[in-house]
Amino acid sequence: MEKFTVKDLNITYNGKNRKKVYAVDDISFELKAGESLGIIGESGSGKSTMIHSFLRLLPEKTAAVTGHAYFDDIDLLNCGEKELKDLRWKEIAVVFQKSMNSLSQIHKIGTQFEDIYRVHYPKARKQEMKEAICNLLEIVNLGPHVYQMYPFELSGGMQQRLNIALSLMFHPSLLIMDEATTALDVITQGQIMDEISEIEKRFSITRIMITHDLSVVASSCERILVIYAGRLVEYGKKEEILRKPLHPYTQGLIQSFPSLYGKKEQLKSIPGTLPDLSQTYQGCIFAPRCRYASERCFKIRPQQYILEGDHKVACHKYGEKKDE
Ligand SMILES: Nc1ncnc2c1ncn2[C@@H]1O[C@H](COP(=O)(O)OP(=O)(O)OP(=O)(O)O)[C@@H](O)[C@H]1O
Repeated sequence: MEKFTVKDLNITYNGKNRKKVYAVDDISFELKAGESLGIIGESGSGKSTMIHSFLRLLPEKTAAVTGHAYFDDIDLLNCGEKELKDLRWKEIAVVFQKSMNSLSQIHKIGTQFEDIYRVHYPKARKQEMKEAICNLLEIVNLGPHVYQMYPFELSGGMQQRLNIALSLMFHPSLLIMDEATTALDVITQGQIMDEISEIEKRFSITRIMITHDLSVVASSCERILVIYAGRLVEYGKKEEILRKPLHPYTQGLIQSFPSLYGKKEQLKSIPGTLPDLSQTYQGCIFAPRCRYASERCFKIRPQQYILEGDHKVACHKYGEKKDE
């Protein structure tokens, strides 16, 4: 894959009482091969909905998806089932926070990994397979003895590491991680992310990850997408966003985490709560919580202003600067 392009993505759920929930509202961004993206935003802002849509994993009856997610020129949202099936796992791999039940409890781990390995390499020799699998186990900090074990003999965190290992088995072009390392201790998480970053460089893997841990984004992602109530508020290079966040929401989000750069400062939370996504809003959806909001912000939805490079921000403040 050379690039992954999300264009005009809109997702609504048909909630209870036939009320529509606007979970993802007009999101577009592009990633080149080998880039890594961290998606951040409060709980309920549409992060999981968005990335699940890329693999068409949303409930068909309740979720309505429009727009495009191009894996090169294949539109994952609109291509045929067969085309999507061919890409899953080998080209696009996904790990969820609770992927713990994906392995059978009654078969040895090594045997299950071998069976999966053979799906794409049917002629692989036993020794070659074992080496490749032990290598994978090592990447996620598990010793070769795990080969002979059953999943139920491992802790939850160790099982999650197996799932991460499985996702890397075929060196996918696109790796999607939804809170995949949240259940792990900080040291293991750090080691695994370091290894993943290494493999990504070697095989030019593009990674999209959701995490609530900004330090993981800071240490392992090149780009950041900030979403609020289903809308893109800011997108750009990690250094730009973490050192000089432009959108008041991004500023608030970063101030609510312990300092990553510079001097230690008191943590601040963002007053107010996420809006009701079953309502439609005329202006900027963040305006009711924004300390800089003016009358215009409540009336007109800000467009996404592109500043330096491809740094995007959806805030009237930056439109005014451009108009000056
Ligand atoms: N199956 C569903 N039916 C109706 N509404 C849903 C459904 N799944 C999610 N939603 C709504 O869509 C919105 C976005 O949810 P989503 O899980 O994508 O957010 P998130 O940012 O991933 O949250 P978290 O960080 O807590 O995982 C929320 O308002 C949620 O209530």
